[in-house]
Amino acid sequence: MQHQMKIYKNLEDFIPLENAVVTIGTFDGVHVGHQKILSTLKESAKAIGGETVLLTFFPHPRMILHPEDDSLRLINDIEEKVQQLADAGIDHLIITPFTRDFSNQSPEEYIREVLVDRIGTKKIVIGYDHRFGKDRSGSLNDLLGHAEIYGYTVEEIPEQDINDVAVSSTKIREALIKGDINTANSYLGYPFQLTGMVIRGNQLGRNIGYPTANLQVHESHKLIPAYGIYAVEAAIIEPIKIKTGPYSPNLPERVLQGMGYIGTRPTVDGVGRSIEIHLFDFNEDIYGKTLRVKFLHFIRHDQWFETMQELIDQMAVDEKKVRAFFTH
Ligand SMILES: Cc1cc2nc3c(=O)[nH]c(=O)nc-3n(C[C@H](O)[C@H](O)[C@H](O)COP(=O)(O)O)c2cc1C
Ligand SMILES: Nc1ncnc2c1ncn2[C@@H]1O[C@H](COP(=O)(O)OP(=O)(O)O)[C@@H](O)[C@H]1O
Repeated sequence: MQHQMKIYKNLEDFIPLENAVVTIGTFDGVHVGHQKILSTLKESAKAIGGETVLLTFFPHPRMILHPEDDSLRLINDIEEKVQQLADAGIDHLIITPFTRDFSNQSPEEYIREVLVDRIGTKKIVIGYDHRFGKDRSGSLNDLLGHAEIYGYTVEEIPEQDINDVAVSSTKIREALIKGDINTANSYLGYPFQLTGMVIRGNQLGRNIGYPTANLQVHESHKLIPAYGIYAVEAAIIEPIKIKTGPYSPNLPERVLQGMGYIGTRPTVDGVGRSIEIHLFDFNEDIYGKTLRVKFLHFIRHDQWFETMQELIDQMAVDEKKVRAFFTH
């Protein structure tokens, strides 16, 4: 039988396990560095016949603790993250709202009430620099200090692995900002994605022979790659409802190829940012649908053209390049 992950929208929804092997974190991107940690977690669980639990927070703690700071940019949204954690083979995913109350627990309260009583932690797999509890005052030492009385063990993730995670996250962000999709994707271990709803534009696309689905990205704090044209794969998906219960990934029936545009449309008006997808060999009304777009290859930067005709000619060149990318 295929592995199935269970989701808990709240800590209160969780029924303590006999043998929980737990890690905690944001895991933004669920990239190769995270994936390595997750495989350690799985091995640990296997060794003691336990089940893996990942405790994560949504919205991101920084948004609650520093609402004035709007600079946070996420590599994946919560729906994408859920899918990737399911793919990574996690048994139980707890997505708990990071409220002020939650963040005000003392380290000891958090260990006792959350990790031990609520989750049933027998083993905790955690980075040397992990902080928790009020004012981030709890550390690995607190976890170690309470291990015996509460009957769990602690496995420290090597510093090198924690550094690899940080390096990968930084490299992914830098690469995406430059439009270097190949580098970003190799650190991610899967193609970077944007998920959003198809909204109406000014209906110009169809008249120039290139209808484009305009994407309103679900996550307002999502990191958007460099302006430019990309080879993409897109799928129409059912918007995922994150709710307590078994997670069933929605596997799209059709994967469509196409070209993605991110830019200000300098040739048209040059104001605001548009994310548009022209799908090849496709002609359906998909307004209001949810599109998941995978970015595979960078083609060129956004450009201003003197006339609309020059832009159309360039789009034909782009199409040739993108189609060639898919056939080679
Ligand atoms: C492959 C592709 C490349 C594009 N390149 C440019 C560009 O270099 N400069 C620009 O101003 N707009 C560019 N656009 C955006 C078009 O201006 C836009 O798709 C067109 O105005 C239709 O907009 P609409 O879907 O809102 O009707 C590009 C769009 C696509 C799909
Ligand atoms: N090949 C295609 N690629 C993208 N969208 C298409 C395609 N064929 C039809 N459509 C539909 O047409 C819309 C885009 O047409 P367009 O004239 O560019 O209008 P808008 O400015 O509202 O995006 C899409 O949102 C979608 O519903």
